[in-house]
Amino acid sequence: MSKLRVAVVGAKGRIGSEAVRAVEAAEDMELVAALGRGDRLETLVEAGAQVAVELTTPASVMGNLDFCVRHGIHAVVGTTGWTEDRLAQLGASLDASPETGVLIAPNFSIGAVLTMAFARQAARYFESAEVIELHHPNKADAPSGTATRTAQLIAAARAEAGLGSQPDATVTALDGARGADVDGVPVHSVRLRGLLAHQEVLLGDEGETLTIRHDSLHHSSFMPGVLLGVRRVVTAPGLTFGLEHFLDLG
Ligand SMILES: NC(=O)C1=CN([C@@H]2O[C@H](COP(=O)(O)OP(=O)(O)OC[C@H]3O[C@@H](n4cnc5c(N)ncnc54)[C@H](O)[C@@H]3O)[C@@H](O)[C@H]2O)C=CC1
Ligand SMILES: O=C(O)C1=N[C@H](C(=O)O)C[C@H](O)C1
Repeated sequence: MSKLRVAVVGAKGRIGSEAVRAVEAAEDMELVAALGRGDRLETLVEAGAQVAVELTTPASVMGNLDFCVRHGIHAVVGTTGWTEDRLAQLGASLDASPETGVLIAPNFSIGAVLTMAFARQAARYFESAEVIELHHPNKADAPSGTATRTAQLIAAARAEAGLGSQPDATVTALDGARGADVDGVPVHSVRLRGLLAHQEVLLGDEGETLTIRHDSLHHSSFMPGVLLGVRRVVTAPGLTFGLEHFLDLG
């Protein structure tokens, strides 16, 4: 069986360098290119890459994906910064290249994907819901892509269940004290030396609370998801948002 020809873009970064090692170690894959900042994207075509793993920055990701999609190279994307506008722009380029697949995974770790699924499931039963994400201090953006997605899923589940706005009588607060508002769900961001990537979803109702917590302790936690994404994206044309679509979550 021929091996999947895989490139990593952002290959010198924290997660990119881990992805390079994971692809090199995968028996069914061949690492054909490892691009850093300033490297020519044409290398992807010259190397015959079938799938590009995109792990760069919100400022770089759109240009890199535009190139991949125009050249029929499937992409597995972990980079954050996804807005409705950006998704629409990517959707338009995919319409012009209908056989190409792009997976955007706000989080590649199975525990984080399950946290999102559990939070979505639980949200309808609780009056209150808040998200706390905690990351290493070198992280460029806040809130994390995972926390934003989690809050959006909670908000959608609350709306579907007919829940209104959350109880909150606080009238005086220092700017930022109640976190960022993501579709009505407060999201709080902590940046702390010693941490990697962590999240708590707090749910509360009369007389009880439920806390769902996930901890990524090493970048290796993201690698099974990256490799699964690479294997699956080649047979999934169009845009897939969230690794859960490639997992049988029951
Ligand atoms: N979805 C997931 O499970 C995960 C997503 N991430 C996300 O991945 C992204 C990268 O995170 P880190 O590795 O921690 O950041 P990092 O700053 O360590 O790495 C980013 C790398 O991309 C390079 N880069 C920037 N523009 C480039 C371009 N145009 N072409 C090639 N390389 C380019 C930078 O020079 C740097 O080496 C962030 O958006 C982060 O939030 C990080 C971990 C897990
Ligand atoms: O920058 C990181 O480190 C991470 N970024 C992703 C995010 O913003 O959700 C995924 C994970 O939390 C690690």
